[in-house]
Amino acid sequence: MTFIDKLNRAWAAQDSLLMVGLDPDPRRFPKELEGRPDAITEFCLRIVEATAPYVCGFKPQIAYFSALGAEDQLQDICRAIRERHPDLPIVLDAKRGDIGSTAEQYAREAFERYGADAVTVNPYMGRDSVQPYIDYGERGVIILCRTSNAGGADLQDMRLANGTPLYLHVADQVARVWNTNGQCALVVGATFPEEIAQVRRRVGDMPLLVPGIGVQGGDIQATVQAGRTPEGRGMMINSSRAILYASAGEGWEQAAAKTARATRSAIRAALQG
Ligand SMILES: O=c1ccn([C@@H]2O[C@H](COP(=O)(O)O)[C@@H](O)[C@H]2O)c(=O)[nH]1
Repeated sequence: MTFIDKLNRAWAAQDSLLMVGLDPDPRRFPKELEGRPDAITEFCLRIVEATAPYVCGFKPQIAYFSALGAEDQLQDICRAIRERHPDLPIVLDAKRGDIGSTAEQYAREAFERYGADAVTVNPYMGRDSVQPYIDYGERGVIILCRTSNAGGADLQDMRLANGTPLYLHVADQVARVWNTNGQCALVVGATFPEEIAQVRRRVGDMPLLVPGIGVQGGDIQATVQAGRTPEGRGMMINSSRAILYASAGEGWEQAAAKTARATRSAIRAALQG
């Protein structure tokens, strides 16, 4: 099944546009996991089990694993998600970008080593740097467009000679030229709802990965209004730290579940509004 089919099914079956990000920081783990060699795997999988009823997928952030030399734990986590929740897509947030021969290795890492359904990719090096991911056909390729950080404006808001901002040129290129297999999506931050609306106008019902609610302060109502498709879908709205670290005390899994459920409800309410 393609990434896009899996995502469409997850949106419908889970009635959720919420994606939970897996950004494990052992300094913030509950005391009961202290000193355990498998703490990262245990933390992430308990978060997965607690939040799975409320989400359309999971987004592990590779930096949190590789910084700690915990790639094997990431592999185990991805394998466990595929086994226990085969209908929930895994988006590996890696934001790689390199020449084609190196990009081939990054694509193998994402899709073969970790078995991700989709991966985030940096478009700065152009189409040939993205092609190795596109060549996987059924897997998703999620391209940075207007990122959630303020500094994204430094380059992404720059105007081309015809007045189009660079991020919209990226959206146009992906929608009209790069998306030959129909497997592309775009990253647009929840912290910039006007930009989400601009992108949505240009890319039809292409899925958007939307980080930036929760700790980064993006407004759920504005985000949903700007990015929803007419069917009330079209977005993977990511929240990581606000859910992972809802509590570090006893009941931390329940606190994560409660925050995930409340976030899904807020997204649903925004879809009605
Ligand atoms: O523009 C972007 C692209 C990716 N991210 C990633 O999403 C999560 C956000 O975490 P929160 O704790 O919910 O703020 C994190 O993994 C980022 O690397 C992003 O924030 N903005």
